[in-house]
Amino acid sequence: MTVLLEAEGVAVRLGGREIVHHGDLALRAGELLAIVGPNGAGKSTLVRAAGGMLRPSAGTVRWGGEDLRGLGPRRLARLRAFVPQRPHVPAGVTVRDAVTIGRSAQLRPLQRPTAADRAAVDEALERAQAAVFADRELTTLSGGELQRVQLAVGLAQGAPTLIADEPTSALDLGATATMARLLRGLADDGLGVLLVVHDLALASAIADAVVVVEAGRTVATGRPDAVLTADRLARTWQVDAALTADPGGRTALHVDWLGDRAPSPDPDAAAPGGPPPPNGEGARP
Ligand SMILES: Nc1ncnc2c1ncn2[C@@H]1O[C@H](COP(=O)(O)OP(=O)(O)OP(=O)(O)O)[C@@H](O)[C@H]1O
Repeated sequence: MTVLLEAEGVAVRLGGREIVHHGDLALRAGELLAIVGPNGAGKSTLVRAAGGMLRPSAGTVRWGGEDLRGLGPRRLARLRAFVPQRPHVPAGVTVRDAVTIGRSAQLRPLQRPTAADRAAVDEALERAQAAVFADRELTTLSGGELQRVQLAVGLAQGAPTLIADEPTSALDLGATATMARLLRGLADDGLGVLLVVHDLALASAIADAVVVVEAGRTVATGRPDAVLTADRLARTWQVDAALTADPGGRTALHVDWLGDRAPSPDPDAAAPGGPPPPNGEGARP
């Protein structure tokens, strides 16, 4: 499979401190790669650096084998679409306008959209289930509606890679399932899909591989069932939990929500004589 994106040893500094210390990832055509990890671990920062929105302070990012530093904004816009976690929502812009602007990556400067471009905008609106809001202004949409529109903007761009930062965070269950099918379908159609996501059951159901980011480092990569073990959930998220999958493809995350069996992040802070953590992770000698 064609390698679309490779990031090696990426570090990113923001606000005077290093946020990402070491990020490695590779994305191939036809692959859905999920980036998972706790709040503040550096997932968004890593994918923004990989997508060329932030400049790494160390390491390399290559798109189609070419160093990111040699790619101008127009080339980059044709290589990848980015669906941000917190989009800028300008006043007075309709959904169709926004998606048409997304399409402009495929146009030469000052070129007017053709009938094919307008068809691509319509198709993106349909696929993201945003056509029903096409004539509404962005500022009038709910959070979930806006997420679907953002995906439509990304799809209209027509790039072979889609990077989406938590595209389901504001969606209800049905809309999440629709988004999951859409993202998986895009990968099955040959796109590379890089997804930042907190829902581990969803990630394990749709991703070919997951990358775990913890405290600014990519600490594990591989098939979801091989990586998202109870041991990993305890170590990285400090919970006693297990992911299960049934033969029909339904996945579930079983969490001991109220238990106190998760390992303490600070072994010295653990209650003396408290129950042991799962799998012995973090146990004191
Ligand atoms: N511009 C910035 N200046 C300073 N610190 C920043 C900046 N952007 C992000 N950070 C910090 O970097 C850390 C990583 O942020 P990032 O958004 O990459 O994490 P994340 O893993 O995507 O988190 P979440 O799951 O909560 O969205 C956080 O502690 C955040 O506060």
